[in-house]
Amino acid sequence: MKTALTIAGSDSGGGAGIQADLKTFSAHGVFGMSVITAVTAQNTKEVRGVQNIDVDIIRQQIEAIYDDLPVNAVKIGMLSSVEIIDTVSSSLKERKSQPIVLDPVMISKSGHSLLLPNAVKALIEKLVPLADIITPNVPEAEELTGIKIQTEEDMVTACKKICELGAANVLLKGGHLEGEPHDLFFNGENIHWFKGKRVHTKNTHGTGCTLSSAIAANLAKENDLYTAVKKAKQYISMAITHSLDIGKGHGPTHHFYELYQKAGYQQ
Ligand SMILES: Nc1ncnc2c1ncn2[C@@H]1O[C@H](COP(=O)(O)OP(=O)(O)O)[C@@H](O)[C@H]1O
Ligand SMILES: Cc1ncc(COP(=O)(O)O)c(N)n1
Repeated sequence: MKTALTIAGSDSGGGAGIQADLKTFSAHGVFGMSVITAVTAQNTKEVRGVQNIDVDIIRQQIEAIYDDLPVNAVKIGMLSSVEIIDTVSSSLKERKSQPIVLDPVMISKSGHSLLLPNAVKALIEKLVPLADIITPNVPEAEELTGIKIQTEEDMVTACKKICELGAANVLLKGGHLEGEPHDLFFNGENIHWFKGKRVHTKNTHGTGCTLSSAIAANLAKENDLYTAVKKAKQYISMAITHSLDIGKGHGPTHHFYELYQKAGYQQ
């Protein structure tokens, strides 16, 4: 069985973070492992509190996994401080052999900051060069590049700038723009649009986490990067189509394997 590791924050509400990642791995038939970087007290409406995990135990979690278990792909999510970014980057650098998907989580859908403002520079310098692909949403790409993104042309300009920062590949997600949710893939040379159809729902908590961990799961299963993104886009479209109307805020995506089999999702 193939395996994937998520290095991210815990969402007590179960819709985003580590919980969404592990559900996504399972739905892909991939064995999931986790390194928890922060515990959030969170539900579909709000983030009430964040406790960062001590960097020593973050390092120990990574070492405990790599000293014993195979890791076929890694997904990185919420790393909120410079110290945590430094720790994860240096631990992974010693071990890197498998593909890394970086979701540069900055703000929750409910509007809470999940990355300290002074940590953006560390993320660019220490994590972007390690990653095989980075998956920012529009506000995150604006923060990384300083470019205001309002149109698809702006997305192309921002993607190119993110590659200049050292990213090998970029998937700039278009969910935050008006109109259909098209995502732009740029490999440093060519662009490709992964087109979506907007599902009119407020239940989009954890969509970015789900997409990035679906890419990691598909990479763990030895798909090439383009195919892994294509399948992940198919998966997230379905997970939003069947998202759950639970909680009073943004409900979570849906991860049940049988549902996807019925809908014809090709793993
Ligand atoms: N309402 C929607 N209907 C269909 N796909 C969507 C919708 N909202 C977002 N997506 C897709 O979900 C994925 C996550 O996108 P986005 O919401 O932009 O990121 P994030 O969750 O990081 O803010 C992208 O592939 C995006 O195109
Ligand atoms: C622990 C954690 N990681 C990531 C997100 C982002 O997800 P979203 O943008 O859907 O709120 C989150 N809310 N919580």
